Amino acid sequence: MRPIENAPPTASNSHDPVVIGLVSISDRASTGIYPDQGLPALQEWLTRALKNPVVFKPRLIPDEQDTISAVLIELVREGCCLVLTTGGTGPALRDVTPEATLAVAHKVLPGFGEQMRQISLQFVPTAILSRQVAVVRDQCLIVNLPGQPKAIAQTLEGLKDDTGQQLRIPGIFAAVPYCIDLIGGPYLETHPAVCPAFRPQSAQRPS
Ligand SMILES: Nc1ncnc2c1ncn2[C@@H]1O[C@H](COP(=O)(O)OP(=O)(O)OP(=O)(O)O)[C@@H](O)[C@H]1O
Ligand SMILES: Nc1nc2c(c(=O)[nH]1)N[C@H]1C(S)=C(S)[C@@H](COP(=O)(O)O)O[C@H]1N2
Repeated sequence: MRPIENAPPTASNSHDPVVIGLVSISDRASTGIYPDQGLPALQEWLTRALKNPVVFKPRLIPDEQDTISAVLIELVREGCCLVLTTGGTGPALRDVTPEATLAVAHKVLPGFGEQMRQISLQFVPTAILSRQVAVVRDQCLIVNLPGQPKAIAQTLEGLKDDTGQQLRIPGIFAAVPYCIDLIGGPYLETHPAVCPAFRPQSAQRPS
């Protein structure tokens, strides 16, 4: 998958441009045993959720700790304010995404993993096996998501009823724009029907 500039016709100059890294970590998808569904699912959800024009930097790599850390460092150097990974967060011997992420962390944000597990437990009891972490490196937020492609939207968006109404637990993405404000990144704006962004009043830009 090549980097794709996503500037939908509705995105105006008033929205900050953003660069987002997408990392799909899968032994089998990276060697062609099955087609990768992680990168398309990440890109599709972010395109639906964000009003900003986005340049995506996609990477498909195997479950190798040093490779994962090196790719994360490279994406931060290339100016990403956000990097989302998918895959390799379980307890299997080859699952090392959290270790690779923590190895490049300047700060750890435990709330993201806690909330992801709360959300995922509403879908599958095995969510207790997930070890996702979120960290800050320089001016970039890095968040691990589960490997199941359908779990990407579930964790980012949270629980909704059949009419699309948000239920008890908001998705983790609700906290991402304000986190990126706090680390000095661009001002992310979301479509509220997909995922409202939570910011204190004092941090909100006049529309
Ligand atoms: N990139 C992907 N594309 C499509 N399906 C995936 C992908 N990653 C994971 N899955 C699916 O989600 C399941 C759980 O993901 P997990 O990250 O634990 O993968 P895995 O079992 O370690 O295998 P692999 O690393 O070879 O994808 C996988 O068994 C597979 O069915
Ligand atoms: N929303 C959601 N979260 C989920 C799952 C899922 O199917 N849906 N699978 C769980 C399972 S079975 C595992 S082992 C962990 C880690 O998955 P990973 O190794 O694919 O990252 O995520 C969990 N989180």
